[in-house]
Amino acid sequence: MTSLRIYAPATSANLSVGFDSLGVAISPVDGSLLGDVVQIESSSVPFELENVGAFARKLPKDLHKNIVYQAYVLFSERLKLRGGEIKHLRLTLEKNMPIGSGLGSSACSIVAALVALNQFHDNPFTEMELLAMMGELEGRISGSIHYDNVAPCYLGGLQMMTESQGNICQTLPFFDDWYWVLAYPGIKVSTSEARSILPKNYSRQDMIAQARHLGSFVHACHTQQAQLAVSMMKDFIAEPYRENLLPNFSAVRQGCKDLGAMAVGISGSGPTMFAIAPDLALAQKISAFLEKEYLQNSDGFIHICKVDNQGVRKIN
Ligand SMILES: Nc1ncnc2c1ncn2[C@@H]1O[C@H](COP(=O)(O)OP(=O)(O)O)[C@@H](O)[C@H]1O
Ligand SMILES: N[C@@H](CCOP(=O)(O)O)C(=O)O
Repeated sequence: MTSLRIYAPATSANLSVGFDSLGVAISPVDGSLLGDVVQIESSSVPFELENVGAFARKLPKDLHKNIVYQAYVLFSERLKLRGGEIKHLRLTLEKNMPIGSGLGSSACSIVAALVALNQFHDNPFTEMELLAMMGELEGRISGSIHYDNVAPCYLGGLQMMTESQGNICQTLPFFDDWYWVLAYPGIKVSTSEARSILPKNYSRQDMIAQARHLGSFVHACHTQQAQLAVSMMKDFIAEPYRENLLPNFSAVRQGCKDLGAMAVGISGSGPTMFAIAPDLALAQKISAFLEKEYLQNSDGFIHICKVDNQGVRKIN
């Protein structure tokens, strides 16, 4: 094998109603790529890693702290355990995703790296074995294992974390025609910090409301009731405690709703916001509003996206 380039798409976790349980892969409708790329090729030395791309400057200076390096170490250890041998290789990480954005930036790097390593070694690990490693690496970064970014990034579509019957997740039927307006304001919110501020316990009332909303949302996906699905996208677990981490969130959310957004919420742990629109014209209107009201600096951006049903893939 000469060289291989693997693209891993951005993801939006939680969808308000499914904290740590739901995540969707997304791609811009203009055909651009929103995600990290890892290139792998043979090398004369055991291991090399180079970081390039718009957000490479934001990666940890210490190479050993780069999650791509940690993915290489974990993959090598697991391969050795089953009698395989790691090849001499060179990795190039194209870090296109802002870090601490709520768009599954670390998941993009983890998924692209592990899929590249697996393919480079003729696929010694199964899909679920690889996904378990992805969750383990994500857990090191965010403080606890959660699969709601790595699973959709890897497998595409809307994934429900079932963690049962030998499956970490299963694909849910979704609404492929929804437009997702994703606005990243350009500031960082650390996932581990945004997790650490959440309550340890919730009231019975919140638990009942959460169960009703998540159950009804999944039912709406299976029966393709879009209105029911969006009306169930309410967050009892994280948004009430995290919204203060986001600039002017509640006023901006209301502004999106006033324009006609079907649902508005925090993407992952933020600070990216998502707003769902039924058509492109409304998505563009919401995008213009968010550009004016939500972006904080020149690192910020807005993408109009749709669900990405492919997930990680080889590109040229
Ligand atoms: N390749 C990588 N991509 C993203 N983050 C990385 C990478 N390697 C190490 N990190 C570190 O992992 C943490 C990721 O932060 P986090 O808030 O979880 O980001 P995100 O939610 O965007 O994945 C940061 O401390 C970052 O420095
Ligand atoms: N369920 C997690 C998702 C974190 O997503 P990220 O894109 O912010 O890493 C959480 O809400 O903590």
